[in-house]
Amino acid sequence: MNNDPDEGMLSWDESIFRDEHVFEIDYMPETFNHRETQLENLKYALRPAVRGSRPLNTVIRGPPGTGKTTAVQKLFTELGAQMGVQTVHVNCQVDSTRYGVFSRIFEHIFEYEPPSSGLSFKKLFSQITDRLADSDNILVVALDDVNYLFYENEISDVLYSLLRAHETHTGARIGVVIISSDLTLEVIEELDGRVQSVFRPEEVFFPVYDITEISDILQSRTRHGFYDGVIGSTELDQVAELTAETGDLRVGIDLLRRAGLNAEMRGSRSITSEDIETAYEKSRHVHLSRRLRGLSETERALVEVVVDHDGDRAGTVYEAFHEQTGLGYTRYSEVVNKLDRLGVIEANYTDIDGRGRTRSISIAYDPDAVAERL
Ligand SMILES: Nc1ncnc2c1ncn2[C@@H]1O[C@H](COP(=O)(O)OP(=O)(O)OP(=O)(O)O)[C@@H](O)[C@H]1O
Repeated sequence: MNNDPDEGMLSWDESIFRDEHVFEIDYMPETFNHRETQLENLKYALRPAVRGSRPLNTVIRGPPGTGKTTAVQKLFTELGAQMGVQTVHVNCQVDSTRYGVFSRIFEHIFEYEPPSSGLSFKKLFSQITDRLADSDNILVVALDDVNYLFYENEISDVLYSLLRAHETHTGARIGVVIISSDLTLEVIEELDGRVQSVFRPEEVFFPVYDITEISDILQSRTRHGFYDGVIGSTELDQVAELTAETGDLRVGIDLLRRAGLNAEMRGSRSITSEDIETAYEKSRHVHLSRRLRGLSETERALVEVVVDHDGDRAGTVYEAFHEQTGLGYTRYSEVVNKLDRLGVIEANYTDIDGRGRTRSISIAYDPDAVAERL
């Protein structure tokens, strides 16, 4: 960086970023503070694996962007380095069926993908369990964003297979960590009775960070990501306050990156309050973008229809959906329910004069922001 005070502008080959990757989604922070209790509790549950026993099954709950995935990935890296333990992290937004989850496990254990067709679930499952028994390894599976398995009605089958593996295949020892950011989801209550009887998990809760914790975490990111002096303490406070409004740390990290890009676009060496304000228009929607990214084509089609029919009655929305996709009412209801549970749309009962109660369907976010991201 050029520190000549008279030369306040960046030249074309200069950057204010020391390392832009620090602000990306998949970046693993080198310091992970303010989650000591949660890490201790998780270690307690996972420790038996190191001694050759099945770990305690665990449910991790907490709002989005509170460090759940990062905590599990940190511990899995340590645990996976131990002899006799294998760890697999499954993103259930991507793999939302039992076959998908077990394909991911297979891929990790065998280090190649299972054949894309012709392998029954039973065969896939026995290959995994045989390998575990032969190698005498313990498998720990994290089902991240597990709420998607609930929305697709797959969770009971997945857990049943994982938790009873040792009964059907002697020597196969598997522990499960499930992670949910949907606080309305009653994880245990929504499982089949047959699964409830074998699944008595430990619970670990991740609360939202308070403003001091947010500031501290973001400050550490800026030290790694920006050159010295790029962001002042007033501006950093502004970012922390905006982040605290949603409680999702991802908003703050995205905000820092976008504000930095705005400063660079102006050719400036430092971030101003305006850079942050402009960036916030986009960053406050990181959560929405993430939710929309995981939708299927049909689900996306329905969101598009609801954007055009925001607040209309369910019947009217169905007609438009049917016209666009050719799909029937049963499928429509399923998609409405899933999107409602995901928090993308709101399906509420309303009274229509003299005609009883009907559902009205509306977009849970600013419709323009949704339309822009579809
Ligand atoms: N204590 C922390 N220190 C440093 N970075 C953190 C901390 N907690 C979270 N982060 C960062 O915040 C972002 C979101 O964290 P993470 O993905 O772990 O949250 P999550 O609770 O799993 O979110 P979701 O439920 O939406 O999947 C990541 O970029 C992560 O690096």
